[in-house]
Parts: sequence; structure tokens; C-alpha cells
Amino acid sequence: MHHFHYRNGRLYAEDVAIDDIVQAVGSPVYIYSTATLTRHFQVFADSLKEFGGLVCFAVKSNGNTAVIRTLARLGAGADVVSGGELMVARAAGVPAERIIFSGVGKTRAEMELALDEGIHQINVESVPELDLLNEVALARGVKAPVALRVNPDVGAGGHAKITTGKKENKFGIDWTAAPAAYRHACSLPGLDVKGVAVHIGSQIADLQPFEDAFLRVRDLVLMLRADGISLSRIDLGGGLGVPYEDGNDIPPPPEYAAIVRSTLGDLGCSISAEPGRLIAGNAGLLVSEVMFIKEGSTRTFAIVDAAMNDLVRPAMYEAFHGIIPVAEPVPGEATIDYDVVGPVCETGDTFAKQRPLPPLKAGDLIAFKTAGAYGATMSSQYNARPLVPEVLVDGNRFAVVRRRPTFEEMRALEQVPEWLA
Ligand SMILES: Cc1ncc(COP(=O)(O)O)c(C=O)c1O
Ligand SMILES: N[C@@H](CCCC[NH3+])C(=O)O
Repeated sequence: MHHFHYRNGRLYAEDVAIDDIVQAVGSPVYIYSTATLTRHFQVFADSLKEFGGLVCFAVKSNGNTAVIRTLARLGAGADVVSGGELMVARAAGVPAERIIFSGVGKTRAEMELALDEGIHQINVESVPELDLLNEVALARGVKAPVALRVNPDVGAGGHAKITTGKKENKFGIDWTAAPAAYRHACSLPGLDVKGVAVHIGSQIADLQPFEDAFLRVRDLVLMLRADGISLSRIDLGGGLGVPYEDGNDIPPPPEYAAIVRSTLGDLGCSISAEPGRLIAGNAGLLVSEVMFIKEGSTRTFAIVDAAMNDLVRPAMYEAFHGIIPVAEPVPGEATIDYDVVGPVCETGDTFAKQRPLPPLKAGDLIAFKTAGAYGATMSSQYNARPLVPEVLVDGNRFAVVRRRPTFEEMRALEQVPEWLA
């Protein structure tokens, strides 16, 4: 469900025509819909409401301050993985008591920041990390609220670069080593051991891996309880996918909630989650202009002004993004198979191969769908290309929520050493 649709032959985001935005802001441009963000958050939050935990938006999926603020006003917390994301979440208005800090490698400075801010929970992923956090907390005279992220050895998520819950992945404390890690954590005076966290991967389209992982969490909670370690919080992580292609079936949040209920609902723990893609994925488009149509000997290339540095998912994971023209295609018009490519000097700078699209010409605008998550956040300045601006639409109004940097700004952190002056 999203709020991008054709009206009178033009693609709209809510009540704003996309070509009007491009006219004002230029191309390429990321465009987000407030109504879609709101709806996705509310459906997910409503389905987990009975478990009394937090819904912490995974800031890594979309780190734009205005997007996070939109969600924070609906009651969202934030799942952060760096001091930078923690500061973004705070600046966007997320209260510290709704922030969870995840990630395998937090620095001492990041731990200090988390404790000074007084965040809800720090998810710890190794024994050495427990020890360092204990040291940092003792030095500050506080107790750190922690959950141990366990690795349940459950495979999930389509691409090998996305799965996180297998024992060969770097994430979490090995399932079998978890009881000993809990006993160790409980012996450390600087830690307040609150709960358990699990996150098995991303773009998961099937509930079975969730069920398998949650059952392991259940076993662990009961085993620890029998051992005198009583946990009050469970953090499910994120991972529920979105339909990138028509016909992709993703279980809706209420079905996911039913799995949570049947596996963990009777434990008396508050249950939080960290969805990212599910909230932001279909709430964003990347709009790009066709620069040239180039006839190769075996294929036709549509060379567009967005590139792999702006949306890296196709190059990095061979991910599929739907592509639609901003001017509504004429019904029944024959399509042409295009290789849609960007201007970056890499063969991998290919968004789609042999994709049937209505005939395109230079100056036409196209939109990459489902680009609201892991789009702008994963972009870079490769080939000295300026970061793409981001626009937030709300009903019939829109605002630039990150502008395109100038070339001076892009170079502002660099310095030529004295000996080269
Ligand atoms: C710890 C953690 N929580 C939440 C997320 C968000 O995942 P998703 O965007 O798949 O919901 C991730 C990323 O996969 C993660 O690593
Ligand atoms: N960034 C990835 C998924 C990894 C999620 C972060 N743990 C994507 O675009 O699909």
C-alpha cells in the first residue's frame, strides 16, 4: 500500500505531481510520502500494541531527520547503530527512552554517549562488548540497561549479503554460548540485564524463520528463568519484507503478530521491534531523467541521470526495483526492452537489464519504486556526484528535506597539504 498513483496522465505523490517537484528541485530526486510512512507505521504498531513494547524505526533504512520526525510524532522509537544515528534520532525528536542501540562494534565513545543520553537499551553482541560497557558504565556511576543479541542460527532473507541470523554471520552471541554470556553479564555490576534481542535478516517474505527464531528465544528465556535470571524485555529486531515486484507476497503485520503471540505472548515480557524497510521502503521513489537512448548492437540502453552511487541496491544485491514512467504510459502501447544504466564508470552501474518499458526518449522522467529504504542512506559521492536531494510530500505540500550539496560543500572537508600548495 502506497500513495503514488497516476492522475490525469501524471504520476503523483499524494496530491503533488512528481514533475512539479522535479521542476522545482531538479533530477535526480528522492521523494517520500508522509501518508505511506504513517500508514505503514500505524499498521505495524497497532498489530504489536498488545505486547506493550516499543516500535523502534531502524534509522539505517532511512536516516532523514524529517522522515524520523514524522514517525516520532506517531510514537515511534529509533533503532540506531552508531553515535551518528543516535544523534540524528535525538535531533529528530525521538525521546532517549525510546532508543535502542544495536550493532556489533560500538566504540567506547558511543557507549558513553548512549549512557549520557539515558537511552532505553543497548543491545550487546559479544562478551568483550559486555566487559567494555560494564567498564564505561562503572566509570560514569550508572547501570547500563542491556539486552544480549543472540544468534539463533536460523537462515532468512533472500540474499547472502542480507541474512544475519546464521551462526557463520558476525551478528549476535552464538545461541549455544548465550546462557554463559548471561551469567557473565549478570555478574557485572555496571550492567542491568533486561532482555534478549534477535534479528535474523532483512527482506524476509516468510514467517517460518521468524517462528523458528522466536521459539529459540522462548526456550532461552525459560531456561534462564529456571536458572534465576528473569528477563523482562524481548526485542524482535526487524526484517519483515516489502513487495519489490508485483506478485511478491509478504505476510501482513497482523500475521507476523500472530506468530509473536503464539511463540512469546505468554512469557510476560514486553516485546519491541525494529522495522525499517517495512515502514520506509514503499514510501519512497527515486526519480531520474533519461539522458540518452543508446542503441547497442545487442541491446538498447536507457542512460539515466541517477546512478549506483544514488541507489546501490541493484549493484550490491542484484535487487529488483520496479521502474515506471512519470508520464502515464498509453494503455496497450508496445514496450521496448531497455538496459537502464547510470553514468558511473562501472559496468555494475545497471539498474535493470532487458526491462520492458514504454518507449523512452531523452528528457523523460522515470521513477524507481520502493526506494524509501536503503536508498538515500546507502548513497555515496562516488565519481564526485553530489548526494541526491530528498523531498517529503504531505498531502498537497512538499518540502526539500535534504538539499543537493554544492561542489564547494562536497570538497569542504578536504585539504591540500602545505608541501603541495
Ligand atoms: C539490528 C537490526 N535491527 C533492525 C534492522 C532493520 O531491518 P529491516 O529494514 O529489514 O526491517 C536491521 C537491518 O537489517 C538490523 O540489523
Ligand atoms: N541494506 C540492505 C539490507 C541490510 C539491512 C541492514 N541490516 C538492503 O538494502 O536491502
